[in-house]
Amino acid sequence: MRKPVLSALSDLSMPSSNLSEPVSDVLLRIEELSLHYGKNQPPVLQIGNLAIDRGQTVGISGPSGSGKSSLLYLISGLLKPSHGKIIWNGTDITTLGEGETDRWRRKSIGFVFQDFHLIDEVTPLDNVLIPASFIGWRINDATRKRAHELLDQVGVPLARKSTSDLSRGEQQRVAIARALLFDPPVILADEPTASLDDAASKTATETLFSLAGSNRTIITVSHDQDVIDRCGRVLRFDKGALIDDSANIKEKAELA
Ligand SMILES: Nc1ncnc2c1ncn2[C@@H]1O[C@H](COP(=O)(O)OP(=O)(O)OP(=O)(O)O)[C@@H](O)[C@H]1O
Repeated sequence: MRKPVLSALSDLSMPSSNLSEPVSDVLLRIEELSLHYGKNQPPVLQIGNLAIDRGQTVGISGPSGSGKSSLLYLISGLLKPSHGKIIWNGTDITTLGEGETDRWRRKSIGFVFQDFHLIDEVTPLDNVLIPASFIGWRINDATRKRAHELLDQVGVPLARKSTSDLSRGEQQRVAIARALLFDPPVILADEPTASLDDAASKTATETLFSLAGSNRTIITVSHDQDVIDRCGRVLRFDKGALIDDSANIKEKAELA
């Protein structure tokens, strides 16, 4: 799918302290959602009702073209649905204007892309700091310190001068650090290991879940079974429909 990358990068999160108080355990509620890419085209995605709780780790799986990335871009507000509601923490983001959506996204979401979307010519540190520079704030010492710490945590030495000299695995770990710069409560990841070899995939997966995982909600699209296995809940899609929800399977097992 065509991805509104620049917009996502320019809106990569702000401090979670700006969020309103939680109203319930449900963080995200989707109601009667559908997406058509063309006026007379059939929907590429149709979901009746779906709720995701605060702190859940959710894997989205399914064959190519089943609508997984479209769902991620809808719930991040980067795409508008043809119909339906996407309610985050009590706010239906489909009713927000562009500027309001951007502000909401900034304080709420960190995004990890399959193909990193880093700037090759600048240092890894500058890439981690991109969200701060996009917002136009003077990058203060605390933010710079946080970026240093994150680079250390993801195992990319500060001394590295050019991002293009990093391995693909290191680049993805820089992208994970960037998504975490402002400590967003939610991480959305679109195939975070798809372009990595096995060893780099394992390290990136470990980094994503260990660094982002403790108090955050993670929703990740992935074909990678290791990533899916790290998720507490798995949603499986086919032809634009949600065909399996492991939360329901667990519920049914408990009732039996
Ligand atoms: N910009 C677009 N214009 C028209 N159709 C699109 C666009 N983006 C995606 N589609 C179509 O929507 C459907 C769902 O695409 P989407 O990328 O969400 O699927 P996916 O499950 O993420 O696939 P993959 O695993 O290959 O990334 C596909 O049939 C795709 O061709």
